Amino acid sequence: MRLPPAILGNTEEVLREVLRFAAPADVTLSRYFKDHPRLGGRERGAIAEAVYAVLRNKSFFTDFAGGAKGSTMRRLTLLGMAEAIGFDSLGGLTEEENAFLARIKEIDRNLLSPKMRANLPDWLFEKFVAQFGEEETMQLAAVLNTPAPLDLRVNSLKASREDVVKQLAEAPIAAEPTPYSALGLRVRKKPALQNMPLFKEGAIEVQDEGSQVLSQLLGARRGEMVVDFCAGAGGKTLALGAIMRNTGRLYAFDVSEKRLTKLKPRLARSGLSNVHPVVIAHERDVKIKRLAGKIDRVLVDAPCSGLGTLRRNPDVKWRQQPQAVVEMQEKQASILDGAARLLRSGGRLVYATCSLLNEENDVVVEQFLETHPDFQLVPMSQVLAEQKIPLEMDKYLKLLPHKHETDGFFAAVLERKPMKPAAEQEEE
Ligand SMILES: C[S@@+](CC[C@H](N)C(=O)[O-])C[C@H]1O[C@@H](n2cnc3c(N)ncnc32)[C@H](O)[C@@H]1O
Repeated sequence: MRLPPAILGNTEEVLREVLRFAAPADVTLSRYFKDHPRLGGRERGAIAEAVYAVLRNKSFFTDFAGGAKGSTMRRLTLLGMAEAIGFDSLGGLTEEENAFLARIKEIDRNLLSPKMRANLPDWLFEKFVAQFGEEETMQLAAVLNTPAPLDLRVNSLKASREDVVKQLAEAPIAAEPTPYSALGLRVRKKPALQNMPLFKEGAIEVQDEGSQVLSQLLGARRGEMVVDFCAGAGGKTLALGAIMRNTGRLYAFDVSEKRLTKLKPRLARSGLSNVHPVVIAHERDVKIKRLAGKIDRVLVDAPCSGLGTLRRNPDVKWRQQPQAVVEMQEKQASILDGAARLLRSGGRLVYATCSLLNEENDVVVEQFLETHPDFQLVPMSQVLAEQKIPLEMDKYLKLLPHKHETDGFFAAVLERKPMKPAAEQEEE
């Protein structure tokens, strides 16, 4: 595909803005497109892909774009666009620019240093190497630096996975069943789903397979009282509501009214009427206290560094700082403590993040168990067997992009120990 050379100017303009890292890349891109309504769908797609390519390859590209005569930003733009749409699809370049791209094309990237090839900031590369070892870090980084496929979740209240595959095929959109979520479908291209009847009628939602699995781990049943503590725009709330077959009561808590507002149209499409969105001020809000000890299941999809979602949000690795991870860990512990108070004895909680770092995952859970003797860990192997999810795990769920083709996710299942009968307590 040949694109008008003018879009290189647009790409450079928005790239400069994105690389200031003052806002998430998708927000900056949406704002730019809103301000430039003349750009068509094809151009917007290419600009966005070029910007994301620069974010994914920033270490390597910055090294090669610097030093030479002329603008570094222009050369970064050329590298991003060449990566996104192919070296041969770029028209209107100077001889010097063509020569620059030809030189880059010849580079064998396997010969670069591991850190440069991983395209991660130093602190993160070091953390990953300490946690996974260098060989696995390289496999992980390679996959984190590629775009994610599009995963869909079928709303079982409205359709079966087979129905949806057939209807998508008519579009024609090829979709394959995901291996771990029985309601998931994977689409390799990025079709515009928003206008499809399947989407408008609530039969499908866009959701990474890993997120679908997290919702299933909670084991919510018909008629139960369930809380989605950090519901956000409700991706997992919708999945939980369908698992509960639209019965019982499902509270969707969040501190962000804006995010919960985004849940409303999704709820309307989904056909769910058991969901009750509640804005809370913080994890100790009185609204939560009123429900203490009464809830059967709680999902804590905690705010986190988001480092498991780099395939979709490659800017996160450059925007995130080690100090923020430390602060995040404190917040996570506080939210987990607040949410745990909701559970009745014998009730279960899933603590989950989309982070790959132990500090936000195992460490938070282990500290919680040390300070909450009335809770016990339910091994993930047991939970996966109960939910018939074909994954091999030990204590925790650890989904890894290079192994499971999902975003990076962590989950642990915690149970409030069942209360002993009064007679037994007296004997002790
Ligand atoms: C990982 S996101 C949730 C994503 C959502 N569960 C989904 O599946 O789409 C974390 C959410 O936690 C919310 N949050 C942050 N601090 C919180 C707190 N103290 N109590 C409850 N929610 C909080 C954020 O507003 C954010 O929406």
